[in-house]
Amino acid sequence: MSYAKELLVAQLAVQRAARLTKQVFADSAKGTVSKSDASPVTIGDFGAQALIIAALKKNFPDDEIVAEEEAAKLREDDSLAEHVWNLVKGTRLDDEKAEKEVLGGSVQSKDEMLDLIDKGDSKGGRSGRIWAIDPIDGTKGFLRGGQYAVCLGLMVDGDVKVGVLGCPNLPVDDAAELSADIGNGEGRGVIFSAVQGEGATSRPLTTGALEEGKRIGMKKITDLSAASFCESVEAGHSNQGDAAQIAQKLGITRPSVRMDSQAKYGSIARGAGDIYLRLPVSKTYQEKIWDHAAGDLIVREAGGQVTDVLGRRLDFGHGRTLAENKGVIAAPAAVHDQVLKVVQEVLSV
Ligand SMILES: Nc1ncnc2c1ncn2[C@@H]1O[C@H](COP(=O)(O)O)[C@@H](O)[C@H]1OP(=O)(O)O
Ligand SMILES: [Mg+2]
Repeated sequence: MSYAKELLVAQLAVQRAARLTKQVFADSAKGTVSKSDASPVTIGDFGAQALIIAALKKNFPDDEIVAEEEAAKLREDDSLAEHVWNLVKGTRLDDEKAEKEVLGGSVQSKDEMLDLIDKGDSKGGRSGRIWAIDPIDGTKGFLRGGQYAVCLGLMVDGDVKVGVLGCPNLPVDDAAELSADIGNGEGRGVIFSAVQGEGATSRPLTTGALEEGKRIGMKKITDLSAASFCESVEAGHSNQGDAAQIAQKLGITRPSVRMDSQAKYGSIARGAGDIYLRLPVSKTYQEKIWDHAAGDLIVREAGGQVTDVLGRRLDFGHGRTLAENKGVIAAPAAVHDQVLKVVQEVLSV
């Protein structure tokens, strides 16, 4: 089974949505809709979700979609909806042909936009074709002016087949040192992609699918003490104390790099950093499939292994959440077992 069309549509949809998020990012208020929340939302989240779903519905009308946002807030507040609509109708690819022939052109009206946003309400599950969308992953990073990602994955019968991550604030250069710093914005914007069994690639976000991607691979490390870690900026998302103990037991001396969003998966997949740990803080939090689907495939296709802290593969067929998993360990396949063992010692699991 070839997923060439799915990959092309996914890359162009992410490229166009990322373009919308960049406009919001450039604004000093960052389009904030709700700030105090544990899960902040911006107008960019709604706009990017609408644009991605528009492209998917045009090309794959029967596929189901699991997406993070819903339009209820916009339906209650017309000036907010108008604001999002202005962004959505004004965002196109430079390539007119791709915009029209692949993505199916613009959304026709504000009402259509609201309906599209609400088409991301699938319950997920173990059968059929289901897309998972996080329009802005790492919203807290986005609001801080840091890293974020536009994320899209296709699952077929619960297995991730296509994954695309648009990271507007990561360096284009795959060889750049691991850092969450966005500098002055020059040379930034990369899109990572993978198709199951076909490897993982990166290319500049601005050229998207119009340019051949470059193969990426995880760093081949044999000595774990030389490894570098990346983890969440938010202490509430991953236990940084446990991570420090794990690093110490592995003999790692470099400080961990803290970065928001699935940009962490993309970074280690291209060998900028080696290990991504997400260690449960709360006993009750269930990870969401849209926060991991694309990253999981990209890392595995780049030569990595991804499991939870109990060593189980992430189960994307369970529904909208990874209810059957706890935490995430992403590392080069050759050393994953070693890392898992130490994680289990420290967490006593
Ligand atoms: N308690 C939690 N544990 C783990 N992840 C969380 C928790 N609360 C929120 N998140 C999610 O972590 C993701 C960002 O992760 P990272 O720290 O790697 O940037 C967001 O999608 C966020 O969801 P939400 O969008 O609902 O805020
Ligand atoms: Mg997210």
